[in-house]
Amino acid sequence: MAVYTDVSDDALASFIARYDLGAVLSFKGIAEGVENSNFLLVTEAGPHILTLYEKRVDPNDLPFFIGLMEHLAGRGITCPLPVRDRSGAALGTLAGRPAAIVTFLEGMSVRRPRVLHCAAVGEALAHMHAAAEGFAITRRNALTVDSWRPLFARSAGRADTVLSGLRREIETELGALEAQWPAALPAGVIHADLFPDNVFFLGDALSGLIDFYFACNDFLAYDLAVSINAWCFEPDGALNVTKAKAMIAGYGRIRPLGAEEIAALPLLCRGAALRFLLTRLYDWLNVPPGALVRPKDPLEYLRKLRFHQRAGSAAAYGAEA
Ligand SMILES: Nc1ncnc2c1ncn2[C@@H]1O[C@H](COP(=O)(O)OP(=O)(O)OP(=O)(O)O)[C@@H](O)[C@H]1O
Ligand SMILES: N[C@@H](CCO)C(=O)O
Repeated sequence: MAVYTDVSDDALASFIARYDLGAVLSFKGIAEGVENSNFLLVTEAGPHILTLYEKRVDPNDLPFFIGLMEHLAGRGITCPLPVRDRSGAALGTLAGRPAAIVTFLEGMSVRRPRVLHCAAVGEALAHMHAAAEGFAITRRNALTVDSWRPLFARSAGRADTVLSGLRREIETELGALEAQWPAALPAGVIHADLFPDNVFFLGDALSGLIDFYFACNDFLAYDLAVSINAWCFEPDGALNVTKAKAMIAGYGRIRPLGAEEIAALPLLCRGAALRFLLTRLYDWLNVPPGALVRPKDPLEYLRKLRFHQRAGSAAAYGAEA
């Protein structure tokens, strides 16, 4: 359970008093997620999500995230809508943390994605990219190629306690990606973390996207690479090419990919695998004392990285040039 910060009844009551949400009926920590502290807050106005922003969220970025959700919701993307208090503020402070209340989305995340889910996610990602056009604020990706080496430096000394030889393997990969990373590809606002736990379905229909707290400006095809990694590998570590093909085709139905984006996919998938390997490795080695959180397996992303290193061309993902 990701609850890093406890909220007392008194602190909650004075926070909620600023909103037109009525009395609190129930308040519970949510048993998913690893980044922020999330609570299901039920008031007389219905269910909402209360988020306290933790370690990786820079408070200066919060206006970007809040504004982006409002921009996307206003353009037909079903995503959480920040609730404003009576003074018009969407952000406050609770238990010493920046905090916001957002609308509750109906739906369930899928535990075992099937081909139809992958196709729907590809389409939704492209719709999100199109809807984000014109969003006035920008945010550079704090977790792209130039930040991977400093991020790794914080774990390197203990990397081999997780797997013998891991430090050397990551250092070699960092050098390769820094040398080859694309200089330019079509860019815009990306979600950057569209994993199965951040997509809701009602039955087989995609019903909403959540967790925009890594969103930033970067290559659009990099977002597709993040999602291929997150949705299209089987538990045994093999890429399911049918799923990858369906996701890439779903994306392309809404926003056709250029030849240079398709050619870059194996490299983008490699970079996306290293990015999640590095954050998971750091989290694995640095669980805050007392936090209710189960860190995610970094080595799952090492296996994905090794697949992409061998993949060769976009044809290995079922992408058509
Ligand atoms: N707007 C929402 N409507 C319904 N449920 C939500 C909403 N926001 C969050 N949740 C629930 O809270 C959980 C954690 O939220 P979220 O994914 O934003 O947390 P996180 O710590 O940032 O997670 P992650 O590890 O994916 O980065 C979700 O898996 C979902 O169950
Ligand atoms: N989606 C991330 C965790 C949240 O950033 C991961 O699976 O490593």
